[in-house]
Amino acid sequence: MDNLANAGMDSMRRVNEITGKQVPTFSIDMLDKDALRDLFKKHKILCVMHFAGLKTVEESCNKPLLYYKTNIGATISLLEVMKEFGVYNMIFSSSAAVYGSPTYLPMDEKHPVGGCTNLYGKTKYFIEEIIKDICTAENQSNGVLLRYFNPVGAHVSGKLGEDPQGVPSKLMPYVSQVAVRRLKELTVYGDNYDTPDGTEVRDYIYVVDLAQGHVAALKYLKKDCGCKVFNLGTGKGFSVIDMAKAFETASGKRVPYQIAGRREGDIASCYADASLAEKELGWALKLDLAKMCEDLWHWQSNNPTGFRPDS
Ligand SMILES: CC(=O)N[C@H]1[C@@H](OP(=O)(O)OP(=O)(O)OC[C@H]2O[C@@H](n3ccc(=O)[nH]c3=O)[C@H](O)[C@@H]2O)O[C@H](CO)[C@H](O)[C@@H]1O
Repeated sequence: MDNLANAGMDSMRRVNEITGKQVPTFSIDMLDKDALRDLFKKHKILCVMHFAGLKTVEESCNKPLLYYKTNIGATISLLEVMKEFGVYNMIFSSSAAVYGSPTYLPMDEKHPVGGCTNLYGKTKYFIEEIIKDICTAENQSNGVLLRYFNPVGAHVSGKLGEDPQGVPSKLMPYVSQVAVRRLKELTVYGDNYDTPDGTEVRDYIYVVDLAQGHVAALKYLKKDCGCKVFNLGTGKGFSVIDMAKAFETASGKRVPYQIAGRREGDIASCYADASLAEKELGWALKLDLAKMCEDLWHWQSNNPTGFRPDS
């Protein structure tokens, strides 16, 4: 939990720097209920936005106990403490991974869930079920479950971006590190899928649009909504090669790649029908693929070695 807490602390410090505001920031182990209680005692909390969790697909399959304990154990502690303090509203960062292999595309919220292809996705699915059950059993409880597709990009200031520890497992941090010459070339996991160019297709959503989805969800929660689920995606699918090319255009740098075998647990295509969020949350996408690549490059070129100058 240390790394997780520190990463969160670093991010919040940077948010405070950029915005000039002072969002109170605490390092807290979510399994430590006394630390959580202190936080709830100190502040009048009306709603919890729950982002905390481990999120590497491959690691999740190798370390099931760590993922169950961190993601699910911490959520249960948090929900228990919320209840003790009479806090009944939660916005949860869930994932398209709860859908598993699509039976139809684009996927709307009615698409079957639970057939997850990896353990990370399973933890998100189980947490969704826990929150749904609480909302069913307790009238005053409300939950908004936001199923993220693939968040990409960085803050427009170039000061806040994704800085994975070690070699990135996610596509776009990897691509941007190749462009900045920190990594040699991209490995594309498979080019023989049933997709237009044979490489996998995903729905990449600009991280600032994603953040706005949470603001919209917060306003929506005031309406005593019970438990509601929304996809946050763009409805458009882009392949791995599309993304590498779009990043080359935005950065003016080459992104060389080699084709390798398929990655375990991956699926060919995944993209959202996000019309429900538009209709009910009043949420609208503002930024496109070119802009997400531009802002990611702005951050990566300003921070070629991330936030750790000696790494
Ligand atoms: C299907 C699924 O579980 N999706 C979840 C997973 O996204 P993904 O596994 O879709 O995200 P990713 O960034 O790891 O991969 C995106 C695409 O790039 C490909 N790729 C990635 C890295 C690389 O070095 N080379 C390469 O070719 C990969 O095969 C995939 O087609 O995790 C995310 C967490 O942030 C979200 O929760 C997604 O919902």
